[in-house]
Amino acid sequence: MDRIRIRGGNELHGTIPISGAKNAALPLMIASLLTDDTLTLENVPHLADVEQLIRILGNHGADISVNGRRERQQGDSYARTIHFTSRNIVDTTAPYELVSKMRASFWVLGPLLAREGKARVSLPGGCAIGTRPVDLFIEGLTALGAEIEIDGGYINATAPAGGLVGARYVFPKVSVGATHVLMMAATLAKGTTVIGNAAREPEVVDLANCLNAMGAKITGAGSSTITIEGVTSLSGARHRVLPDRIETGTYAMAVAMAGGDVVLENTDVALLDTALEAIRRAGAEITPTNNGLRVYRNGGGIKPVDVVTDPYPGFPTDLQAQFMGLMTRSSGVSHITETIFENRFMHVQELARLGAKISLSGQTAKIEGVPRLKGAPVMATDLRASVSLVIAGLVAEGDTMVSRVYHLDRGFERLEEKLTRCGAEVERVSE
Ligand SMILES: CC(=O)N[C@H]1[C@@H](OP(=O)(O)OP(=O)(O)OC[C@H]2O[C@@H](n3ccc(=O)[nH]c3=O)[C@H](O)[C@@H]2O)O[C@H](CO)[C@@H](O)[C@@H]1O
Ligand SMILES: C=C(OP(=O)(O)O)C(=O)O
Repeated sequence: MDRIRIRGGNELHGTIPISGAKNAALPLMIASLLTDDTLTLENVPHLADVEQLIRILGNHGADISVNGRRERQQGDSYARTIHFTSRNIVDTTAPYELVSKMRASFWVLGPLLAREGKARVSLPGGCAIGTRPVDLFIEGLTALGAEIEIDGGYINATAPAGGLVGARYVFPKVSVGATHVLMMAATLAKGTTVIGNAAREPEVVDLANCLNAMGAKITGAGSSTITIEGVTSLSGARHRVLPDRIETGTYAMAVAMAGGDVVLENTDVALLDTALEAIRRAGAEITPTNNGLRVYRNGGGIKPVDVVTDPYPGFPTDLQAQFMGLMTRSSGVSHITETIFENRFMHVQELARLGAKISLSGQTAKIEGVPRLKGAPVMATDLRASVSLVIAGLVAEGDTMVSRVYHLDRGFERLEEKLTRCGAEVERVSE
């Protein structure tokens, strides 16, 4: 199993190209099941989760082809263009062996049900950051007329004889995945669907834009109320996956931690206002550029900053672990409260191995900044936790060896290459 070794102590200087967003690419790929035409996605990141979803879509009958190498454009160096064509859905079952590896694969439920009138999808797996139930998906699809039962670890869903029917449904709690699924399902329902208390994440907007390019009639994405007028069929389209705001925030925090001056290319400050503001308050300077941002921290130390995670536009839970990594070296005491997932603190004990002083009380972590961290063997416990250890490792004295980096490979494309090019000593050790 691969591990990543980081030798701490170097500042970061250079340019890092930001990839397409994993959390946009996955629902966009799934949306291709809604049409028998070809959906072409540009800027698809090369990640384990994308490869896994390719296998899942293939199992439903999708033909998938990847463009060969092209001339590199600035900021585009790793992006891929992938074509998805689901002429016929040959299988409406998404089996446990495929779905248990990744939460988002469960979302095929929406398109399969809308297009084929039935779906049998295994209950999902994914990062162990909380219980992550699926009640909101069931309630939302039931509101559109679906009959749903859980049997042997699978959701069996059936649409009424004439197909799903538009309805008004207000989520009792904000859910990104359930918003994606209900929005996709409603595109092919009869009549109008109004989703209340919808997730406002940029990835929801990206999916709505792509669905509209395919012929859907969606308004209001990005606000709490999304209206979808059902259409009888969707066509193909060409769509560019939006930049990864979590990757952007992660590297901005890495620079804030290590010091230095780095341009993050092919991204957009508007995607992560709240997180960038927290990084600024911690002492880094951030300025927008033509196609991204410049982040630098010279001389001054890291200041303690309190954050509370919240649905968009709040501070993202997917940057909570990284921010905690940064706060381990602050000059005072900071508090980080996690409100989205009840078990997203597994990085605390691993950061402690490096010398961090963190105590937990309910959903709040108290971080007492320390003047030095020292390298140690640590274990990645989930995707974002693993990269928080890399951030800490960048300033830890000596070697930090991160094991179980398959978590990292789910969501960070060529992390070691991107950091090494900026002067960090990060290498993958394969055994
Ligand atoms: C692939 C992807 O895009 N993953 C992101 C997505 O996950 P995901 O879509 O799974 O997260 P949700 O927004 O659904 O989860 C938010 C909260 O709602 C709860 N919930 C969700 C569904 C449900 O039926 N019942 C229920 O109670 C969850 O347990 C959690 O406490 O949004 C999360 C919150 O921004 C991010 O951390 C994940 O990176
Ligand atoms: C939690 C994440 O992913 P997933 O929802 O696929 O587990 C994440 O991207 O941080």
